[in-house]
Amino acid sequence: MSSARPSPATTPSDESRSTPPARVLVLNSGSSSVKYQLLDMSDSSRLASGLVERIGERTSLVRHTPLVSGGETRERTGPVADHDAALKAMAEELAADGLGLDSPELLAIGHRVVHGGKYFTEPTVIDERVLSEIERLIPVAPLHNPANLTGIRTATALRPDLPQVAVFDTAFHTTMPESAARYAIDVETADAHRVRRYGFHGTSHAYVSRATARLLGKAPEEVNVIVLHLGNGASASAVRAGRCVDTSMGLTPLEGLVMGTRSGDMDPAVIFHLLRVGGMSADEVDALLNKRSGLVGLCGDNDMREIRRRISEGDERAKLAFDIYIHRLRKYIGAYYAVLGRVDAVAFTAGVGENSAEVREAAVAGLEGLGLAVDGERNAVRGGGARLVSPEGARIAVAVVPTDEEMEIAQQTYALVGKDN
Ligand SMILES: Nc1ncnc2c1ncn2[C@@H]1O[C@H](COP(=O)(O)OP(=O)(O)O)[C@@H](O)[C@H]1O
Ligand SMILES: CC(=O)OP(=O)(O)O
Ligand SMILES: [Mg+2]
Repeated sequence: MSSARPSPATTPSDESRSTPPARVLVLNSGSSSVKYQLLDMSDSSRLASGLVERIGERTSLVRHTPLVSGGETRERTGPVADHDAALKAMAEELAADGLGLDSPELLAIGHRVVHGGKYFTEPTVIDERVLSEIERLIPVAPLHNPANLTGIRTATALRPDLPQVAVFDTAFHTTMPESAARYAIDVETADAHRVRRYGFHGTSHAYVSRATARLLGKAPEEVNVIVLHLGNGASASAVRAGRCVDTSMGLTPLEGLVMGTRSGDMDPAVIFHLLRVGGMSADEVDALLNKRSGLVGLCGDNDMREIRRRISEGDERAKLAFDIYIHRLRKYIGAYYAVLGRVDAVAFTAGVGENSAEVREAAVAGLEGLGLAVDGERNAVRGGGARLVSPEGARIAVAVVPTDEEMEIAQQTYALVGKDN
């Protein structure tokens, strides 16, 4: 976990206020979407949340939910040209609820930044130096860092007086030992190009591993947890006593599990083969492995709901895609079992992990000998908070633990720039 550092220089200092500002706006800017939440950190309550999807298309969607005074979700579709326009749409929605960005209650804006390299181990107040470092890392996070940068620049233009804080996906994984973080390639070459395994989704792995310990009634230091973050991007981590000791993503978010559109692990020689024999360019192979592989490459769909629907209709390609996805997932569960030695819990999280009972069941099927099983009835329960799905008295807890990257980012931002710190 990244620890907080006070930053008096960037703390707003309106001495006439009786209560210090405590609202944090959290932005998770993706390549074609922006997700946001406004939180009040004086009591960790959520004031509003929303998203702008399909930015740059004619059918962009703005969905906003006020979470105070019983407001209802508002949705509209229509062109949102770019991230600048997306953040302006967000600002208008917030203003309509009396939560405008001009509010003196707003303390800071927290940004999810996917790649922080080895350098950023903690949440960091963004300045020119931080911006240029995030920019320098674009080649190793081409789908993510450019969008994160755009979000930061646009938010800074909207409120130049506020501290903008970066919370890095890579930070939680900086505790990995060298044996897990290094690739077995020539050390000088690797170091010259900073080629190593960084890991991603760290904010989620940190939050979920702690929430899993809480579910078990233990402190994070007392438990070893395998976290399976299965969203569109997917990654596994082995967390020993609250610290990450291995994770499935590497130099970039391409390594590891089968994902919505990314291949995950494969023989690196596939790339040389496609370059030399397939006549593809490096950029074409990059796009193939990041955007046209994984579930979408295998069966044409990356939405697990659609894949399950097709399987129920007897679709063989969808079934094979599901089987490949599950096979890889089971390999990682087994691997991290061995890495940890003792496992107290396996936690499923993110869109697929939280919602797909079929994926959870298939992931541990036949592993009773390892102490892993799901209870059919418990596993079928939909919704709700963190919960156990393993049978009563199971040796290893199998749990569904909803992730909350936004709350984690808000907490880390508040810890860094909050008045009381
Ligand atoms: N009810 C559901 N059953 C199975 N999968 C679901 C369900 N709801 C959402 N998902 C899956 O969750 C994925 C998105 O997960 P999410 O964590 O929101 O991803 P990301 O944050 O990477 O965009 C979708 O691709 C979809 O396959
Ligand atoms: C790092 C990563 O894969 O993020 P996402 O799941 O948001 O694409
Ligand atoms: Mg996600």
